[in-house]
Amino acid sequence: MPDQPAPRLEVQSLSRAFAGRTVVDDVSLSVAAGQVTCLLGPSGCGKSTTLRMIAGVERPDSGLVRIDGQVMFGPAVNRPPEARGVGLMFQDFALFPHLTVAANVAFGLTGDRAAKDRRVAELLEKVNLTGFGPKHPHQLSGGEQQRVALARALAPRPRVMLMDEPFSGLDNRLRDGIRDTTLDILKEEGAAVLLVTHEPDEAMRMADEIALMRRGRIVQKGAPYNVYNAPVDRAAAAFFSDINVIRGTSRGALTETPFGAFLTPGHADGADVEIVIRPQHLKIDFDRGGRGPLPTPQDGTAARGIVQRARFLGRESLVEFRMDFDGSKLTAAVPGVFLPKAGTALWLMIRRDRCFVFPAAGRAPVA
Ligand SMILES: Nc1ncnc2c1ncn2[C@@H]1O[C@H](COP(=O)(O)OP(=O)(O)OP(=O)(O)O)[C@@H](O)[C@H]1O
Repeated sequence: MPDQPAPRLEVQSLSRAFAGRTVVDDVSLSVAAGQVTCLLGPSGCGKSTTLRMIAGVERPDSGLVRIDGQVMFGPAVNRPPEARGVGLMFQDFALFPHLTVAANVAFGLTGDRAAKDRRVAELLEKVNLTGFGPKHPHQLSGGEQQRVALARALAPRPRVMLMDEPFSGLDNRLRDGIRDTTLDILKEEGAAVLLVTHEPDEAMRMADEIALMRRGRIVQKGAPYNVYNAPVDRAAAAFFSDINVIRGTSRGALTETPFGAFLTPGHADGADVEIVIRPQHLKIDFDRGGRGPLPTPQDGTAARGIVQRARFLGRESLVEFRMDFDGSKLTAAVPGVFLPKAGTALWLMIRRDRCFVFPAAGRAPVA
């Protein structure tokens, strides 16, 4: 095994309470140089407070912050923000309005004039704003201002970049392009990046690692693929997409449902379980004179549903069903155009390799 590089940013057991209410609870994470970690969670879960403590603008009640092995916050240590070597970029990235673009980018730079000019020119080229140096912020579009803010934050070559919802002020149409450009630049510059967002799509697009946060705690950490495909609980699954839930009772490590039996090892006899499936993993088949497809080991038994509504969303179609077996609603997402009429009978199957089983009692709160 090759040696893992030492993490550039290390956070251990960081906690903070406001007026007796814990808002960040024992948060630990580490980010290597050149890696992007997204702190993802619903509004109010403590993401910004975590970031602010790492930046040094909010004092933790306890915990440890290290950058390149140096303690920034810990017992008897609390280095000021400017001594931490971190770059900051917030939603409200406010450029200095009276300074030119070049002066904004040069703001945090020290050293001789020629070196500063070189670094400013290099960054403006990276953010695709060569020639914009003499302009003032009000002459720039929102997207251009955002790129200047990125150049300004990166100019002093911070070891760690802390970004709090940096794209949320931007027009939807611009956002994806700017996210991709930003990611390319962050990777080139090689800082360890911790990016706060409440948008799963943004985290999936940007992150090497996602740290999913809920009520002050990190509930799951992993590569986007793993967090999406192996959620720790129902709420973690539901944070990334709509979900369908089928309920049942585990007996002898099996749970019988109208979709056939599911393996539910590890659940006690008589324990209620929830089988969770994302809409894109429901399989749809046609009605064959009142019968559905034959059962298979991969997909179990088909159950009949009646189409309530079908909508085309661009990349996929969303079809809502009312199930014959108990009148419950299930939603399937089908790639491309699939718009059966309301009232059509179709058969649904559940891919056994794509569903998640959770204890029913483990239903976690949303935030
Ligand atoms: N200075 C403060 N004084 C009192 N309460 C605070 C303070 N700062 C944050 N909080 C509270 O701590 C909780 C976590 O806030 P925080 O901003 O860290 O959440 P967040 O996950 O970043 O949410 P959002 O995405 O909405 O900014 C919130 O309930 C907030 O009201």
